[in-house]
Amino acid sequence: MSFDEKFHIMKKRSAMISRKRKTITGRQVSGNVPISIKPTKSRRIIRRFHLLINKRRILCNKLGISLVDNDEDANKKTIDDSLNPKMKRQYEIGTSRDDMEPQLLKAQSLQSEQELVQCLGYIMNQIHSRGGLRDYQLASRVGQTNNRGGDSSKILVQWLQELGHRSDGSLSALEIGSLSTENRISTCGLFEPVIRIDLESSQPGIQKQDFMQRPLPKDEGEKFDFVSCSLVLNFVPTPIQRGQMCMRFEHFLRENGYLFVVLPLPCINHSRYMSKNHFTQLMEFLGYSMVKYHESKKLCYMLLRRTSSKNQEGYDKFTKKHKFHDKPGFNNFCIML
Ligand SMILES: C[S@@+](CC[C@H](N)C(=O)[O-])C[C@H]1O[C@@H](n2cnc3c(N)ncnc32)[C@H](O)[C@@H]1O
Repeated sequence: MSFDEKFHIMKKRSAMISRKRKTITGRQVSGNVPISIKPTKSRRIIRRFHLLINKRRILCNKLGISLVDNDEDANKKTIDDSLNPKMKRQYEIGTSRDDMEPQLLKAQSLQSEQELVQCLGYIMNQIHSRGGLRDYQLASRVGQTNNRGGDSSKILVQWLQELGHRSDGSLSALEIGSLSTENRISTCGLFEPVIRIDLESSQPGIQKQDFMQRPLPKDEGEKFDFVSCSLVLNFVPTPIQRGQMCMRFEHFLRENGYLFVVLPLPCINHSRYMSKNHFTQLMEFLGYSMVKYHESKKLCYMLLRRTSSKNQEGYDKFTKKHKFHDKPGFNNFCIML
């Protein structure tokens, strides 16, 4: 299948998600019925969104426009403010075009200001008007449904109980990428308080906050006994940004505090640049030991503990991409420090 055919199928599928839903009798389905997207479809939407913002970063670097992570409103404004009237005309042409996938894919080799700005306009239109951002946010949210076995905190509670922790609310918790105040982290009784943050706040009790912008704790009292990062690292677009997130955890964790990481299994066992061993070593380098590890059919669960010592050997191993496997169908998930 050609790229164009694939792209059009993807666009059709993405339109299917956003279409207003009706019952079989034609009645409009009310807005609060949870929408279900198949995991494969949501992965495709997420990959597309990451591609758009990565290519946009390349174009903006070439144009000298500096963007921030995870704030689309701010980035839209920065881009609007950075373009002179001539560039704006080219940008508008880009926003009205539908046929710029080839230019998007070779963004790194575009040279002229006209090409760069048109392609930027095309990308911004894909993100903001063609549903890229909306579908991305939707795809991010549908992961945590019970019928997908989605509440990844179930196994965590079992593990902490095995490690001798009682349901006496003695552990403070920070949940990054929180979609629910009703999951096991919030209801098991082990954690009090539970501070929940997410890029988008979906309900009261979840603060809208980018973890990467969360002010650092001023003292031990502001740190947590437990940080949850379940299915979040794979949402972070670049290997370097994932590495930055991994490096940031320690500022929020007390010594001996726990870090709970969940990743889609293919990030660990189907990536050219990642493996269980490599992730364990990377986290050891950052001062964690792997306490518990479990793979289900689709996910990989890890409970790590912050230790007082760091294994500071082999920094190079984590600052460059190393190919561990190269089999057909493998993905490029990677974390770099
Ligand atoms: C698939 S959801 C994870 C849901 C839930 N934790 C689970 O395990 O099912 C990923 C969430 O991570 C959030 N996220 C990604 N990067 C983030 C960041 N830097 N700070 C806070 N939340 C972030 C996204 O907004 C998204 O809602």
